[in-house]
Amino acid sequence: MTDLFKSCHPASLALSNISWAHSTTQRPFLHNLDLQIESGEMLAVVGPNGSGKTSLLRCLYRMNKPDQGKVTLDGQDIWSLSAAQCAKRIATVLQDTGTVLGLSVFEMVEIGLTPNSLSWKRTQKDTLMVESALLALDVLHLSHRTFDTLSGGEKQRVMIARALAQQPDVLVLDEPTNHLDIRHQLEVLELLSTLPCTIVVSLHDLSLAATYADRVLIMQSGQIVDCAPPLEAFTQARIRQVFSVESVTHSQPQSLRPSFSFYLETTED
Ligand SMILES: Nc1ncnc2c1ncn2[C@@H]1O[C@H](COP(=O)(O)OP(=O)(O)OP(=O)(O)O)[C@@H](O)[C@H]1O
Repeated sequence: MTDLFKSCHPASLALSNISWAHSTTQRPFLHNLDLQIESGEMLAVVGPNGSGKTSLLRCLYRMNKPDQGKVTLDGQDIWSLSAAQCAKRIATVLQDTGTVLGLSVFEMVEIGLTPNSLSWKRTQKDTLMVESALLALDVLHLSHRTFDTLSGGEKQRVMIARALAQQPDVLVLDEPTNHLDIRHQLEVLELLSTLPCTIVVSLHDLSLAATYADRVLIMQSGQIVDCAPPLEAFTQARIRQVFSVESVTHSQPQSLRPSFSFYLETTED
């Protein structure tokens, strides 16, 4: 794993007063957002459905162009970089992989090398990089399978392997634990938390966010309502305000990080 990431240089990201509107509407959905993400930090983005997690992530990896304000990577405006320059430094794992027409798992991950090193001829180093990434995600045994024939969880792990093979300075993942069984959810987040790059990951599971993230960013209606270490951010009052549920906080025996169970408030007749 150390070898796999030896060419990473964790980068900082910042949003300065950004606003962004959907192309179909005039009104900004993300409104005057400010955020500083430190290099090497693992930031979890949480919030209810439709709160703007994906919209925010898309601003970070140069997909949504802000109508106002700036997104900077190590101080440089990402819109002053070309898409290819950006792809060399920021890797993404997105929600929809689509169909990829006959590529093998190995070939899918090999695509991750493209921004950096893959030339017309595969080198031994390229092969090693792809195999290390596949091994790290526990999918090396699927190398020769056709990607389209994999299960949802297997596909997801292959897409994460592809992003690792890219050796990014920043890794942005949109709900990467979807489709994964419990053990693989934990393994993937454990792995992400050890990577020598900056990680921004959206998650629906608040306990996973609290266990692995350095800070959690809580979104509601296109606004950042808090961005703080998990114990500070996940108060019962905040969870009630943002998610409209009651919660009980437990302390995990090993990490002493919080984990949660939830219930709906019952109303008396
Ligand atoms: N083209 C569009 N025009 C208008 N509204 C849109 C458009 N695309 C998305 N939206 C709305 O923007 C809001 C934010 O969407 P976004 O995908 O960022 O939320 P999210 O927090 O990632 O949601 P989820 O948890 O469901 O994945 C949603 O209410 C969505 O319906």
